[in-house]
Amino acid sequence: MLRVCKEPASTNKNDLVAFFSLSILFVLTGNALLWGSPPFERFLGIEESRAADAVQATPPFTRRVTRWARPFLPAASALYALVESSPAAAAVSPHIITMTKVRASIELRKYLENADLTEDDWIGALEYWLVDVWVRYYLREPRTPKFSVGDEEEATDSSSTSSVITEITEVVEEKEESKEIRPEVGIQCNLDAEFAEAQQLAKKQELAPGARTLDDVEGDWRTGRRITAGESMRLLKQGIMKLRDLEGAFGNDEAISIRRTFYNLGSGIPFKDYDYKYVVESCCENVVGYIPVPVGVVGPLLVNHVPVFVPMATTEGALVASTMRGCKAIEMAGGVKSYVYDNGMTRAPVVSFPCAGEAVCLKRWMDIPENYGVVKREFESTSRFAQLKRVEVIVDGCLVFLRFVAFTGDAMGMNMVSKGCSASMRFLAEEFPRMKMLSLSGNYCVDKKPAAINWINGRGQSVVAECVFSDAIVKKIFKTSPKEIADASTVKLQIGSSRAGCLGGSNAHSANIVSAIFIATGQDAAQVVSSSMCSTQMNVTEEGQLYVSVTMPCLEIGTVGGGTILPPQKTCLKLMDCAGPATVPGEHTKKLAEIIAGTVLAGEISLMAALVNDDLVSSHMKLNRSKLDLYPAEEEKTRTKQRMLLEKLANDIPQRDPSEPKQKRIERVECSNIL
Ligand SMILES: CC(C)(COP(=O)([O-])OP(=O)([O-])OC[C@H]1O[C@@H](n2cnc3c(N)ncnc32)[C@H](O)[C@@H]1OP(=O)([O-])[O-])[C@@H](O)C(=O)NCCC(=O)NCCSC(=O)C[C@@](C)(O)CC(=O)[O-]
Ligand SMILES: NC(=O)C1=CN([C@@H]2O[C@H](COP(=O)(O)OP(=O)(O)OC[C@H]3O[C@@H](n4cnc5c(N)ncnc54)[C@H](OP(=O)(O)O)[C@@H]3O)[C@@H](O)[C@H]2O)C=CC1
Repeated sequence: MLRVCKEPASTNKNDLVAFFSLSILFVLTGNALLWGSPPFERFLGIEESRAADAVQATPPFTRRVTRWARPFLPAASALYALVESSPAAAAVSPHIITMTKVRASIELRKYLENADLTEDDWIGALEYWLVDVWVRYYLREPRTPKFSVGDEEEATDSSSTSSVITEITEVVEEKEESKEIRPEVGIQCNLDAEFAEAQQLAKKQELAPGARTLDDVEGDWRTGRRITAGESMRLLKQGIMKLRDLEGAFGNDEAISIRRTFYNLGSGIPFKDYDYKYVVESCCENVVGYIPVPVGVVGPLLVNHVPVFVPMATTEGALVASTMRGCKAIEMAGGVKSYVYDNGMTRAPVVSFPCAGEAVCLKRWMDIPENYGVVKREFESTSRFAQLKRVEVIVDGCLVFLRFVAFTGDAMGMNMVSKGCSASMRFLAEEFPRMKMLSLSGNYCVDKKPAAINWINGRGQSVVAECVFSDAIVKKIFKTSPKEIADASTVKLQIGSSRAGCLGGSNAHSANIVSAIFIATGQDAAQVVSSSMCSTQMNVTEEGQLYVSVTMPCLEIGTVGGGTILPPQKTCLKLMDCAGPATVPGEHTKKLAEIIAGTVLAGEISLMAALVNDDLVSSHMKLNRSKLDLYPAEEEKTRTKQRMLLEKLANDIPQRDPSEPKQKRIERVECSNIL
């Protein structure tokens, strides 16, 4: 029987502990505000016999939660009474119970577990404690995720921010001022033709009589006054200024020009017509220009009934042609079907404990859903998009590896997951004071190294694509038969790869297609290691057709963040209609994964056909070896070197003096003669 108590119905410690477990439960289910909400209050004031009606009267989600809540109702009733009879607790406890700071809720539970409820003033102590928690958690500034990483609590200190802003404003004003009184005479090497001239000028400025002293120049630079490019060169050469300070002093374009002069780069690496604002503090440091890589396009590739054109940046001739051939065959076959069947980016910190027993404790602690929920909450507080899916915990001696697996929306997610992990680990460090954090990445993630765990469990987007080619298509486009391709595939992709001990490599050249699309679309190129893991199957169907599938469990890709923000790379993503964030987070990345898998299938079938037909070398000699006379001077040098070496060898052979008597010929003596 339930009833509202004016006196605590129960001061039983266990009941209270149970009640606060309930509050944790509410927080975890996102329904923390239930406290104080009509259905909950109704529960406190009704008889059990009417509870069922009240449950029915509430909306479905609340109903679910309140059903869970039923076993805890006596304890809730007790707390209600306590709150009523204690004004301080009444003021504070709703905040505690409705708090989004679940950590405080956990603290409350801990407090109650350790509290001595036999003491007279235990309610007073609890009140005092509640106020303290309220001050620490409720009044704390909420964390707001920002676009970039590394923006932790310091950034919320408004006083220090405003003083920085004031300083910056002053510097800018000073810069403007100094511009007026001292016209800029720095080197200007924005145009290749002016490069040599700019260097000369820089030299002159460095050595000019009456040039300002280094101390003066340094002083101006350090106080944010304008210095010339020539002066910056002097500071750089003396090691006073660092190359990375250039952007701050000059702006992006001029900084790059100065750096190019410093490295004496000449005009070999292009740098013009590029918007460096997307690069700075995002994609590269110490920038001197960019490396152009040719981009080809294949398609239309019919993926899930939608024709797409796929950009591929590569320097391997014949690759685009080959993939194009595959796309053509796929189109004739009615298209490739491609499905993302799982996703989750991973990061696995490693921690140590004084002994294995404590390591096991952490694993057991993580296995408790409530605890996992708090860790998840901490993780997700760092991003608007990251959703922790699970933490896989393994113990190794006194070490624990925690593999966090998270949905990361349209981002590839490595920064995001690392940031979330970092927050969760900070929380765990408070829970386990004897735990020592060894490394945020314990290599159990596994990023950028070939690893069976990725191959088996997947990482990033896990995708499978398939297509069936009729005998006629195989004959027309690939000039061979389904059986020949299937047989070759068994021998090469299965037996050959297995004998070689390939990890994730039962494919022909998935890495070729993956890397070309990665470079074109601004993915992290080093992640080709796992992303190209692919199981390719080619079998003859009962109808004599060729069934081809590619399964790629670890496509580590994104359409926001990283290099995808650079305008050319973004254009490539736009070509496939999956640039930037999708309306439903994650949909663009999913689409890109499906397209990549389809393109890999096109490349796989075409290369297998070329191998069956023994076309590989001929096609590569035609499309993959330059016909230009590329190294004439080098070849001449090599020939001269060889000639000189031969002459030297010839000279070193001792010449016989014709006047010397001929040496007596040594007779060969057979062994048998001696014996
Ligand atoms: C080169 C082909 C395609 C010729 O193959 P083909 O059958 O003589 O070509 P085709 O002239 O009959 O044309 C068929 C279709 O191919 C495409 N195509 C054909 N040529 C071009 C071109 N120039 N530019 C663009 N597309 C081209 C195009 O779609 C064309 O249709 P069409 O446009 O005429 O209606 C073929 O010989 C081939 O695929 N060779 C294999 C090349 C290859 O796959 N290289 C990948 C690199 S190999 C490697 O790095 C990995 C490796 C091999 O070491 C891995 C391992 O161990 O296996
Ligand atoms: N740190 C590391 O250990 C490693 C980093 N990298 C590098 O990490 C970079 C990629 O990290 P990643 O986390 O993908 O990218 P970012 O660091 O650029 O983070 C993605 C940003 O996009 C925001 N965002 C906006 N819309 C969406 C959306 N629809 N879905 C997802 N996010 C959205 C996120 O918001 P919000 O802030 O709310 O999350 C976040 O700020 C690459 O440069 C890569 O080379 C690679 C390997 C390891």
